[in-house]
Amino acid sequence: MAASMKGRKCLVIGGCGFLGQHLCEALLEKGWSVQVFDIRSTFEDSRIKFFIGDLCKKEDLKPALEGVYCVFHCASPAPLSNNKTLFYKVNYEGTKNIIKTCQEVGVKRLVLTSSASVVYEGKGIRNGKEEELPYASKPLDYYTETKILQEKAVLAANSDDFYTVAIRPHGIFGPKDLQLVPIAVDMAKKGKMKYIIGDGKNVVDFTYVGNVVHGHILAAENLNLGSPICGKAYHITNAEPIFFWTFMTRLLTGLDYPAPRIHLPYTLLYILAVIMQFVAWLLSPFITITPSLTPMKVALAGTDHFYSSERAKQDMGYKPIYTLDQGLKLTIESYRHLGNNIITKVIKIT
Ligand SMILES: NC(=O)C1=CN([C@@H]2O[C@H](COP(=O)(O)OP(=O)(O)OC[C@H]3O[C@@H](n4cnc5c(N)ncnc54)[C@H](OP(=O)(O)O)[C@@H]3O)[C@@H](O)[C@H]2O)C=CC1
Ligand SMILES: CC(C)=CCC[C@@H](C)[C@H]1CC[C@H]2C3=C(CC[C@]12C)[C@@]1(C)CCC(=O)C[C@@H]1CC3
Repeated sequence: MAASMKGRKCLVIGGCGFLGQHLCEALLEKGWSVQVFDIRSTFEDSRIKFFIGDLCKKEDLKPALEGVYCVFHCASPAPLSNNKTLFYKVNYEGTKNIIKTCQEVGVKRLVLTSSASVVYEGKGIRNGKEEELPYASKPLDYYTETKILQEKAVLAANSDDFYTVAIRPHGIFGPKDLQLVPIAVDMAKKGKMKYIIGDGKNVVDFTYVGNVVHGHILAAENLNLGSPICGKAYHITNAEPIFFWTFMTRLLTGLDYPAPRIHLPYTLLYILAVIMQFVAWLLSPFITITPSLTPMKVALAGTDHFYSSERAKQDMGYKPIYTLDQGLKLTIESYRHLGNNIITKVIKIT
């Protein structure tokens, strides 16, 4: 049974990031008392108490956790970077540090932002259900590898005295994101978004950030002793799977960039991406090369990956509160400054 959270103190770890900022805003609207812990400071808000520090350091975390009712852990290094050491340190060791410090300080609730990619290894997933999908046995990158370790650690820590849950969003988009739209726009500017990987008919989930936030708040409200959500993972999506390339086309054309049109064979691109990754690894002692197409990106752009959020509906009454259309409209409006529009460019120059 969901409890009223008015005045309850929560800590958003990673609260200065994309999802974190949206989560803070929604928690404040719901009457929570909000604290943020992050390694960087990106905004100011007099209603929020900020703690700047590294989640891997107990001495940094401890003061922020005092008297907290629920912790939201949505910090991570950027998913598309390939820094193995950093991913292990922050996502795995750092998360174990959060669990341990919560337990020491007496915090009873931990909501982890995991990822649906923990079950994805490049092969198609259609309407994937949590109970049917094992963790990826061959994760495509270190991000996924460490998100798996992180989620396992958090769910295993669930007990009668410490309640944990993992939210698995997929393809989050929305205002303030520094990843999906900015990367797609950057690729479009370089002429790399003319191409469609595969036949263009692969269906995926893109999830508006407001729905991901809603899933997190429901999880916190339902995270109590004996609740069915304790120790479990939940897919949170828009429940409106869409062709990957239709979604990209809507974003790009919404910002006045041309739609991708030229089809390239999936397998060829995948092999090229594997070769590029290998060459980058071979040369890494001498020079840092960051290939723009990685096996993970090619797989995400060319295969099906959409998930059922039925379990979240059953156990915590989740249903999306924004449609894909609403999410796209809000997102495109917020990225006008990145648009290809001639009027925007003239305004920028003058
Ligand atoms: N974006 C997506 O499509 C999806 C994201 N997720 C998950 O959602 C969560 C939030 O993602 P998103 O908001 O996009 O990511 P962001 O990078 O925008 O936010 C993460 C925040 O955590 C901070 N951080 C990183 N390392 C540390 C550290 N050692 N100590 C304290 N803070 C740290 C980051 O700082 P800095 O930027 O300086 O590193 C950043 O402010 C992540 O766990 C991600 O794995 C899951 C599914 C999809
Ligand atoms: C190849 C191509 C056309 C790329 C442009 C868009 C990409 C930058 C995004 C499309 C799907 C996105 C995605 C993620 C990052 C950005 C994209 C690759 C994640 C890997 C972010 C972290 C996760 O947990 C899973 C996401 C899946 C979708």
